[in-house]
Amino acid sequence: MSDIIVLKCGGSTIDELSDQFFANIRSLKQSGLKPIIVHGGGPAIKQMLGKLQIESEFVNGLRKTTEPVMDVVEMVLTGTVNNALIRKLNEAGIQSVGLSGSDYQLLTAKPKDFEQYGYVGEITDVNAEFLTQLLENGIVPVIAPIAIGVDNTTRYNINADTAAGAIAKAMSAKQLIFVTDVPGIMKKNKLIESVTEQEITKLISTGTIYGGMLPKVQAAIESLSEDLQEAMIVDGKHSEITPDAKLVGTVIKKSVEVVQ
Ligand SMILES: Nc1ncnc2c1ncn2[C@@H]1O[C@H](COP(=O)(O)OP(=O)(O)O)[C@@H](O)[C@H]1O
Ligand SMILES: CC(=O)N[C@@H](CCC(=O)OP(=O)(O)O)C(=O)O
Repeated sequence: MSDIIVLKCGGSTIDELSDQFFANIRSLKQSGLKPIIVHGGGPAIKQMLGKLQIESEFVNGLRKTTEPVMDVVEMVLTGTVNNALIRKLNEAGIQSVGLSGSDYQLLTAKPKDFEQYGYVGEITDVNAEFLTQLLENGIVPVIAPIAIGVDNTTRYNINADTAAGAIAKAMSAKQLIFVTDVPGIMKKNKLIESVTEQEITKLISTGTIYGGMLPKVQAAIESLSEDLQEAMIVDGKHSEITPDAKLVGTVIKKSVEVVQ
């Protein structure tokens, strides 16, 4: 089993992550784990689009991405958000490198459905070899969820949860943690501590899971494999992601198949 742990830091919580959060990443590294950070930045994108008076809308939880929206998404994610995270990691003494998924064909994508979503991509490939090289050199990759088309020119906007799930799968990670602004999946104000794919389908159909939680659970389910038996959703402000911590949040597991 690999020592790779993928942490997805949601834009909802990035600005509020404590110094302790970054110190904890250092202790993950010191314990021999190899963290990869994938970040979002939805609120920062929204703010910049507002300033520039560029319209955008969400379709099924994904930002419909026109060319001007793509310019802003790329600028905010690879510029503002990625650099801010790298500075925090550097301050905590963690060697890290900020990357756009379009660097070195880290994430390759094709259009999801151009008519419906514009430049929203569906990941077709992850450059696992390049990420492995970074990890082997003790470097923490910090990845903005932008992908490049096979034409090496077209940029795609990828939901950060989806990107984190695809990276965790391609790297055979042993842990995938979505760090967000809620304690996990909530139902009637109570935390659901553990959930299976089957139960998730139900929670979506009853409207308990909606909006920004949708890509998280979908990415979690798609990433589960022999290597990655479960994914976790935790609150960024109150979670201590340390090597031996028993995390509080929602664990997402594969449905157990009942043999008749
Ligand atoms: N059942 C649920 N439990 C908790 N949060 C939910 C649920 N369904 C939808 N959400 C929404 O999902 C949000 C988290 O997703 P999002 O805002 O995209 O965060 P991030 O930027 O961390 O990806 C929560 O703030 C909440 O509004
Ligand atoms: C296609 C799509 O929706 N892309 C997202 C990318 C950022 C993201 O996912 O940020 P959070 O993790 O903070 O939600 C967007 O444009 O907002």
